[in-house]
Amino acid sequence: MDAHTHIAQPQPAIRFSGVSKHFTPTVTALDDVSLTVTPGEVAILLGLSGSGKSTLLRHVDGLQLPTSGEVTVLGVDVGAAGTRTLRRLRRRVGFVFQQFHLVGPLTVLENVCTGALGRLRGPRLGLVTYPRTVRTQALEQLDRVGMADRAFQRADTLSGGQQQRVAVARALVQQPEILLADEPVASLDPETAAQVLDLIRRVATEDRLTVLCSLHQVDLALGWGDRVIGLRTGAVVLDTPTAGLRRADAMAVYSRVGVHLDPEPAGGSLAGPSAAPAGEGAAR
Ligand SMILES: Nc1ncnc2c1ncn2[C@@H]1O[C@H](COP(=O)(O)OP(=O)(O)OP(=O)(O)O)[C@@H](O)[C@H]1O
Repeated sequence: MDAHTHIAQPQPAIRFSGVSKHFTPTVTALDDVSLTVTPGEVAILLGLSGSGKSTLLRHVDGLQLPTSGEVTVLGVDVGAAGTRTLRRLRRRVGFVFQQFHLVGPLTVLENVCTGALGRLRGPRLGLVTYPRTVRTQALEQLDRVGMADRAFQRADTLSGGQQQRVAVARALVQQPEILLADEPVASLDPETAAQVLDLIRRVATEDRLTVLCSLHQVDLALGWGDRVIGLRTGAVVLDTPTAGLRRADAMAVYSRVGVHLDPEPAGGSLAGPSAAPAGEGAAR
């Protein structure tokens, strides 16, 4: 080790160390995943359906626990955390889903207020049961996402793009430090998808959020994130900054049988099986 290895690094927002998740003896959703996401970074998970993206995201807030290995989030060892610690951690981690998960019959504003439930005591039924400060915050966040004029409309009367904006506002009312997004634009048309991603990027920058987001659209990913993490059958096969990453190299993540890439891709390193020629253990 030389002196340079002792330069203090910021504590990672998210750290996976040798994390594997086996749902059954034959279903491996995560396969020895090691990665770190630094505070303020916008990292994208790419990979085929079933490659483990959702499972990885669920490990970040302890919705699922590793079979082996360690997940540390905001300094908390998720696997070793008790119920109260996990609950506290989850308040610091917002989640946005593909299907928005709004409560359809409730107003937009009440949906956004539910983002504060983690820090309030007891259940809330009806907008007026939320403290005024929460309602004010909810309106402010709706304003930020361009939905303030819909505050009193039923959530299930909104378009998909509008619902996702409201879901982002709900996550922001939680005042998270990390924002997880599981294919947040997969149900949206391309133009709306780009708008929603731009919105997430803007609020993430403004609030200095760490973002971990799974996407299926490579082109969106390349233009949007700081970094791409590619999964194949649960293993990390690509982990590189998006700057300079070639589309073909990102697309290789989707190869079912492994792709032989240039020895030194322009935009980062291909790890694991995808770096091997097809037929040399690349197919998994
Ligand atoms: N609760 C579960 N029980 C058993 N197997 C599961 C469970 N959750 C996920 N899996 C399996 O783990 C693997 C990874 O699934 P995961 O949902 O993480 O993939 P994904 O990349 O998010 O897929 P998609 O893009 O379709 O959402 C798949 O083989 C899936 O069938």
